[in-house]
Parts: sequence; C-alpha cells; structure tokens
Amino acid sequence: MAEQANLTPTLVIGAGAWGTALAMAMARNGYQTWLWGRDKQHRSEMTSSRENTRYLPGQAFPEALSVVDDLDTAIRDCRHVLVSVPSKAFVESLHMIKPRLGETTPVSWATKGLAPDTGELLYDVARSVLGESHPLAVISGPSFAAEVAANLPTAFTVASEEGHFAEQLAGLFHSSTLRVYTTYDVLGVQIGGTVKNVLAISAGISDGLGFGANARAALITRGMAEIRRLAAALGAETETLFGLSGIGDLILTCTDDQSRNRQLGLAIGRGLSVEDAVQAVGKTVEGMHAAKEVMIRARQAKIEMPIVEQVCKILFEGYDPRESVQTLLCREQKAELTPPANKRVN
Ligand SMILES: NC(=O)C1=CN([C@@H]2O[C@H](COP(=O)(O)OP(=O)(O)OC[C@H]3O[C@@H](n4cnc5c(N)ncnc54)[C@H](O)[C@@H]3O)[C@@H](O)[C@H]2O)C=CC1
Ligand SMILES: O=C(CO)COP(=O)(O)O
Repeated sequence: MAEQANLTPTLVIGAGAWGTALAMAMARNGYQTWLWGRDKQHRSEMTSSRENTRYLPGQAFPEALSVVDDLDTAIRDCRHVLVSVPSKAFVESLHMIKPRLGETTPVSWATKGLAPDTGELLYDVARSVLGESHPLAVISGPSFAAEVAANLPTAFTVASEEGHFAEQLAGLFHSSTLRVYTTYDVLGVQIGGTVKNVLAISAGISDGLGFGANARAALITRGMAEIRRLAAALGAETETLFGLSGIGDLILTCTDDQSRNRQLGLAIGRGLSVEDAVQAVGKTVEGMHAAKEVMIRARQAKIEMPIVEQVCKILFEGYDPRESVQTLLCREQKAELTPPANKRVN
C-alpha cells in the first residue's frame, strides 16, 4: 500500500482532533490524504482556512491533505479507510462505510474504547459488521493530537492480525518525528487504550483532591495491575501492557493535563458535580463511557478492578470522590507479589 498510497489516498473519517492530526501526519509524509467530517459547515471552514480551527488551531494543513465532501466517492476511490470517531459513534460509522466499501479495502481505527452497552472489543465489532474480507488494524499509544499535529516527537503502535497491513499502515505515518511500532496483539492494545482512560479519571480525581504525587503513583501502579488482570483474563500478551499502548499511554494520560480524561477527574476532585465537570471539560471523554463497559468485562471475567469500580461509583452512583479514593488507598493489607511455593516463608 505504501508504494502506491501517495497516489491513491487514505480516507480519514472523523475530523476531530485525532483524525485531523493523523491525516496531517500522513500528508506530511507526502501521502495523499482525504479528511471527512460529518459537519458540512466545518468541512467548508477547513477547506477555506486550510486548518482545523475548531480542534487544532494554528496547525496548517500539509499540501497533500484535502477535505472531501462527497463521502460516497471518497469511500469508493480510497485505498484505505481510517475511522477516528468517539467510541459511541464507531458502530454507526462502520455501517455508514460498509455499503460503499471496496470488497477488500482495509479499515483501521484510532478510536479508544469498547462498544457501548455490550463492552465488545471494537475489533470484534468491526469483524462482525464488515465481515472477513477486509484487513483490520487498530492505532493506539501515547499520542496527544495537538503534539502530533505540531510534529513533536511521538511513538505509537499499529496492531493487526494481518501483519502485512500493520506494516503498510505504520509506513504511512513513520517519519523522523513519528516512530510507529507494529504488533499482532490487537487484544492487548485495545485493552490498554481503553482502561487507561478510566484510570486517568481516577488520577485526575486524586490530584484534584490534592492527594499528592505518592497517591498518583500508587493509582497508576495499581491501575496497571488492573489492566494486566483484565488483559490476562481475556487472553492478551502481558508484554503488550508494558509497551506504548499499555504503560506508555497510562503514564501520559494520568500525568499530563492535556488529557481530557484527567481533566474530568481534576474537575470532579476540585469539587464540581459530575454533570458540571462534564460540561466544564466540554470534549470527548472516553473513560466516562468505558468505565461501565470495563466493569461488564471484569465481572464476566470474574476479576477485581477496584479502581475502575470506584470511578464508576463516583461517576454514576453519586459516591463522594474523597471517600472513594481514600477507600482505594487504604484497602486491606495484601501482598504485592505472592511468593511461589518454594520461596514461601511462614
Ligand atoms: N485527541 C487525542 O489526542 C487522541 C484521541 N484518541 C481517540 O480518538 C477518538 C476520537 O477522539 P478525538 O478526535 O480526540 O475527538 P474529538 O472530540 O476531537 O472529535 C470527535 C469527532 O468525531 C465526530 N463525530 C462524533 N460523532 C460522529 C458520528 N456519529 N459520525 C461521524 N463523526 C462523528 C465529531 O464531529 C468530531 O469531529 C477517541 O476514541 C479518542 O479516545 C486517541 C489518541 C489521541
Ligand atoms: O488517548 C489519548 C492520548 O494517547 C488522549 O487522551 P484523552 O482522551 O484523555 O485526552
């Protein structure tokens, strides 16, 4: 794909911050890229100003990036579709592209989250909606859109069960500032990218309450243990969780105020009601949706995820954030590592 992709465009669906930044990254590498967003007025603003002033102000579009209006023709004529919409719009986006998609056109997405209500992995959703003939891939990792748009050094992961497609897709982005790794572990990459958003809310709440750096580090570390438990129960590779899409993205979103999930937590920790905090952030907060779905998966897998559980209680059951975080940090004494039988000391 990479050899011809500079002639046959990739179509990016979703002209929010991340879709636009990814489209800019490919176009900067000289690959023809089409960007489509659902709002006609927004498309016309982007076409005339040559930037996405709503989501990434001040970042001029590279020459190879075009905003397209005719979605039918774009889906039919593109080489590959990259979906970058919030998880709540993922399934409907797949249904929208499906009837117009070439029989074997590859589809990738940069959405982080699970299917609303069912907690299904987006890879499974995409397979069941699109069928077996399309190579599929997930893009994930520690990557704030504004920094990618500004061409600051970044690394992320492309995961696909079709190794050739993973490499081709990575090749569209890879540059002197953007390092793109590939993996086959689509499960691990999706779990890391989903759960870290819920944990970023918890870190934000703790910081908003003024609980300090020790508490934040404890939440990140114990949060990582929760990600590992879920990943292991679902059959992901543990090593993936120690890579960019696991610990990498967890650190990024739990510690930097650019994270919208962390921003939501901070606002709640500082005393806003959940409703007011959502209003104050005013942007896509995937962890808010993912929290419930992650708990569905945890219960099905019969594993404990106490941090995610407390986040759910704060977000949806009116629990007091201070008490919830204190409950977490003052849980009963337990071993961090249980010794194997031959090392057991009594
Ligand atoms: N912003 C970032 O730094 C990163 C975001 N992501 C993920 O990318 C996904 C998209 O996030 P952002 O671009 O940041 O969100 P955003 O809030 O900046 O933009 C979302 C875009 O999706 C569009 N949209 C919403 N519903 C739609 C629908 N039904 N059909 C078509 N378009 C629809 C909106 O109009 C908007 O243009 C999320 O899952 C997020 O977790 C992943 C990595 C980095
Ligand atoms: O996923 C992200 C960076 O990797 C973006 O995080 P937020 O959605 O919390 O802003």
